[in-house]
Amino acid sequence: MSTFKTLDDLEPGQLVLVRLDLNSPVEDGTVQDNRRFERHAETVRELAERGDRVVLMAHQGRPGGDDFVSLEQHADILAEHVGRDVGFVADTYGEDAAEAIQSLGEGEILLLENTRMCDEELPEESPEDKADTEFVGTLAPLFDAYVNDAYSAAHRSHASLVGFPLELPAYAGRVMETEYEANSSIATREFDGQVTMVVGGTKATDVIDVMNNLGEKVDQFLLGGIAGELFLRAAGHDVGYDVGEMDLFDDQWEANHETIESLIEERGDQITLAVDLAYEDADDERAEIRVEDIDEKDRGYLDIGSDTVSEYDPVIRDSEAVFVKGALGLFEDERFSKGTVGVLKAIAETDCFSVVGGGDTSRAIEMYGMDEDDFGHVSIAGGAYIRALTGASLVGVEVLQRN
Ligand SMILES: Nc1ncnc2c1ncn2[C@@H]1O[C@H](COP(=O)(O)OP(=O)(O)OP(=O)(O)O)[C@@H](O)[C@H]1O
Ligand SMILES: O=C(O)[C@H](O)COP(=O)(O)O
Repeated sequence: MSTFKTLDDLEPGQLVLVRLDLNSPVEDGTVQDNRRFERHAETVRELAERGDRVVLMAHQGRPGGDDFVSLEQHADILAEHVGRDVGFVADTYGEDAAEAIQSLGEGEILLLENTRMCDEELPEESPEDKADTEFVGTLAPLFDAYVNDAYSAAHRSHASLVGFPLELPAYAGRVMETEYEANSSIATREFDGQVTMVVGGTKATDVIDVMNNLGEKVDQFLLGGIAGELFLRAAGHDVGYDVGEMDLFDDQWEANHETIESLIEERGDQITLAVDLAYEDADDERAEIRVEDIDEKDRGYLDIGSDTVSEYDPVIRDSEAVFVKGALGLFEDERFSKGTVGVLKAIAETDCFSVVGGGDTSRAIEMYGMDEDDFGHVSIAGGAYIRALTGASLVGVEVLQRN
């Protein structure tokens, strides 16, 4: 299905420039290991093992942010996953970088400094303008080929993602290949049986855009999270209001309620809403209430309830394909993890084709000890995943497809 060239098309033994997405949480200056390292390690190891000289580019944070740090720690974490040394040079495309690149031996790996430390990386411009920068113009001629493995950053028109593929023979890495195929599959594949989409999270517009784009492909949307509460409010229930310090509902309601109301009217048969919700009671315990019994707008809800999980469970088990976008509750707090974990466990226990995406939601899988192998595909993408589901273009992929 891929319309780009992959590593299978790339002759071994070359000097290859590879773009990864190692953008990671940083706590008190320490870069946190996460599944992006583990996934990209496979591409890097494959290239090194076949005798390529492998030069890696990646970004971390944005200028001004606390997580805008050097990639020195990333090199060490990646080396652990690859099982080989990963050298690091604190330079993006200057003389130090060129020297380190030229002294690489067969199978050796070098990580360049954070691409966003180069002024020409970030401004969103066309691929042609990006290819015309000094950054790309200086670095590209040193290499035989360019590999983009950074699917999760492919929605950004940044120099390291869209400039190089115009200047060098360009290929998709293994992560790019699997992410693209799995995340596009809901739009491109035909499934014989029921297709279910679990949608939650904090952003109503994500859910609206997914429904508008995939409404003809999906049989059932199972809702939860903040977005689910806004749909319940549109269906006439006293939930989905800002109470206390919450600041998640009213602005979203103002901007989206008409669209949500018409979606409920047009696609009511496809939309399943929670029948009960969970909240924190006076003793800080989880308590639950049926939606029809809620008659005051005075409480925040933090998860779907147990009855809702029981209703969603058989729908998932009867599905041929299940796609997940967004958490169904505040799963980071164990008391409110029941909805998200219940749904993920039902998916893991069936042999349906499944894709779980969204940076936060995928995190629930490891937090609650589930096995990633029980899912068809667990995406490491956030913004790029939602764009794939909503039919928006990914410029980094488009440029690869031109090759
Ligand atoms: N009822 C709720 N109250 C408060 N927070 C909630 C609720 N339901 C879901 N969340 C929070 O929503 C977050 C996930 O929302 P988001 O829409 O960002 O999903 P995602 O797609 O997994 O992540 P991202 O967009 O970062 O890739 C979770 O961290 C979860 O704690
Ligand atoms: O972490 C991500 O989702 C990607 O690396 C994109 O990062 P950005 O949102 O800072 O461009």
